[in-house]
Amino acid sequence: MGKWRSGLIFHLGNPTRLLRSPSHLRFSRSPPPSINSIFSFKSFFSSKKTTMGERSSGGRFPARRGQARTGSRWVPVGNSSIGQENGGSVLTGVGERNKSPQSVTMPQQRRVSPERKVGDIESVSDLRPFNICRSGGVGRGILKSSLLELNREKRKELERSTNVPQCQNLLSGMVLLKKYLSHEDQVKIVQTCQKLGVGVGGFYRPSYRDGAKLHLQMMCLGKNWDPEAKYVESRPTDGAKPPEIPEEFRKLVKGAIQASHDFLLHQNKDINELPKMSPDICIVNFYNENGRLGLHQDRDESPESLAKGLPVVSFSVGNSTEFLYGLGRDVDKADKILLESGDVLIFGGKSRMIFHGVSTIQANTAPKRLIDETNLRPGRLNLTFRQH
Ligand SMILES: O=C(O)CCC(=O)C(=O)O
Ligand SMILES: [Fe+2]
Repeated sequence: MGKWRSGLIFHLGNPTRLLRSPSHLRFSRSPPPSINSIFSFKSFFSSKKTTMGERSSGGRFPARRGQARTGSRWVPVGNSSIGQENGGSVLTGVGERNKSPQSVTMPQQRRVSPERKVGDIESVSDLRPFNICRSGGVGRGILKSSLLELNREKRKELERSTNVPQCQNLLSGMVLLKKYLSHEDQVKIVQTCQKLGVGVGGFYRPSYRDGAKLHLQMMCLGKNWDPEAKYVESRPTDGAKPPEIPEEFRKLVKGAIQASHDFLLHQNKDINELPKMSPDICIVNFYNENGRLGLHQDRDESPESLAKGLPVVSFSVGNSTEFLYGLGRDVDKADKILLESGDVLIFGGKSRMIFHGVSTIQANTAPKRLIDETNLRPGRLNLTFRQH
């Protein structure tokens, strides 16, 4: 670890978590915003000392101003200050998961107990549908690529597949499957996420906020995750149970684990380095082109799941990203790989607690055909599957 791996290799991509520690700030291309500007929306968690070691929830559930979602409709709620800036907040976001235990005293905020009632939405900071496709979303605005473009894309895909390794065993228990997801799989993933987010209810979560701009949307499938409650059965924002993980997604996860085992066997490695798992949680993140996620560990799953090293399986779709991973939080010592659309990264076994993060999203790198067929907005979609 600690050294860059050479260029052409793989890519993985992922969501962006909070940028609070100096190492997180190092990801920024422009000067990072102050904590107040990052978290200037009203959070539904209390102030109190928030440890960097938590994924804090502060902007995880941004609400439409003055509106809340009940059932399938957005309705006005009494407290018009929802979503407005209050000069400070919680912070955090995925990137903030499990940071070091330094404490930061956050400005006074209102806490909402985990027992809050359905519809108790005035406590939510900002809540919007998860919307990753350009106007029209699923089923509209599909453009047909010209034959010439399709051939060019196919040629590029072929070049990539002959030039780069298809699989890589990065560390014990950590495998990268290059281009594992087919074009059709990726289209399905985008369309399904869009449908679930808009139709069933997803949430816009700023884990990183640059002035008024939000760079990360998130929704959960299976169970809801938030930094304080960790995993819960229903969304605190509207009391609804998150949608189940679609069967097609589960099949893709199963296939990816099997492909990793086949690869390990082929390399004369022990497949027990990478245990099997059956996902009951999926965190779906969409990074826009300014999105990033600080180095963190995923450790909110059950102690049994972590002890067994049940893997996190991560799908990347859309723009490529520079993905960092390492044994600690030090960005300078982290290894770096490129995650491209269709790549699957798996980390379990001895690598289950690896620190990882997303430093940059590379603009205009998503396959054109995917954008044409899905209307995916510029950015990167990442799905991480876990077993609680
Ligand atoms: O976007 C990615 O590749 C990583 C996402 C991630 O680490 C997470 O959701 O915990
Ligand atoms: Fe993570």
